[in-house]
Amino acid sequence: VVGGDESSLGEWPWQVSMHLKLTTRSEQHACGGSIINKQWMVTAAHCVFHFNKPSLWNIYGGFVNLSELNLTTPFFEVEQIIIHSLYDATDISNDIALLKLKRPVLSTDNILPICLPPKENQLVIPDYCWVTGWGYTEETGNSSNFLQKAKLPILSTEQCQTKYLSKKIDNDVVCAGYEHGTIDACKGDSGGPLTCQIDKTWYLIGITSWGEGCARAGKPGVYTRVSSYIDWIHEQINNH
Ligand SMILES: COC(=O)c1cc(NC(=O)c2cccc(O)c2C)c2cc(C(=N)N)ccc2c1
Repeated sequence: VVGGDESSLGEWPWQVSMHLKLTTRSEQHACGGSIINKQWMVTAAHCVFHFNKPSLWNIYGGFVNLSELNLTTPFFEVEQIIIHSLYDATDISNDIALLKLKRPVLSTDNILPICLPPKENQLVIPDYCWVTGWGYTEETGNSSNFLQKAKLPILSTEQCQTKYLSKKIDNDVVCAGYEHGTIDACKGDSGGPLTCQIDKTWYLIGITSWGEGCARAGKPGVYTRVSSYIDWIHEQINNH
């Protein structure tokens, strides 16, 4: 996250860090994700598309400081990776994937699930929501050790389309960002949550997907609109 602030423990208890195992003894944060129930988490398809073997991933939750993780820190293993069958890397459409964890999350793990929104646009999305992650803090920077948070204004689909004239911006994505840029998600935040508090309940409204650079003026962040995939999510969870 560019232009964000440090989060405190327990502020975003659904946020997980997805570590990719590069060799038998080295791994690194690659993407964010959100826990949606005891055994399932949601992330971006582009995070796992080229790394779709479950044994490649270690999932860490219930912490904010990446540098406190070490080889004795407990993690969740991945049982199954389900990438949306209509994910298209060329226009980054349907950028959503589900990961089934090998063991259920226990309340002692300091992890709590985020609520899924109802399908289609039944909820009134507030003017501002929050993006969180350990991604780059500058476009040409590197990941943050501390979980970052940033409050961002939500754009309408029409407004967002005017910012990306050469791209297809439809109702399966939601855009967020200031006209002047400055604050935005970035590489490494991918797969993480865009969450909104509606009537005292936090909902997973978006999944960090892409944007032209990071925090550039007139180039808002683009997020997978979770409410467009509720039937798909329930179908996968009930059938796997
Ligand atoms: C794997 O995820 C991404 O590649 C990747 C690349 C991006 N955009 C880039 O153009 C970029 C940013 C930093 C370094 C870089 O090389 C690029 C191409 C992203 C931009 C945003 C956002 N602005 N909300 C969010 C996630 C991004 C994930």
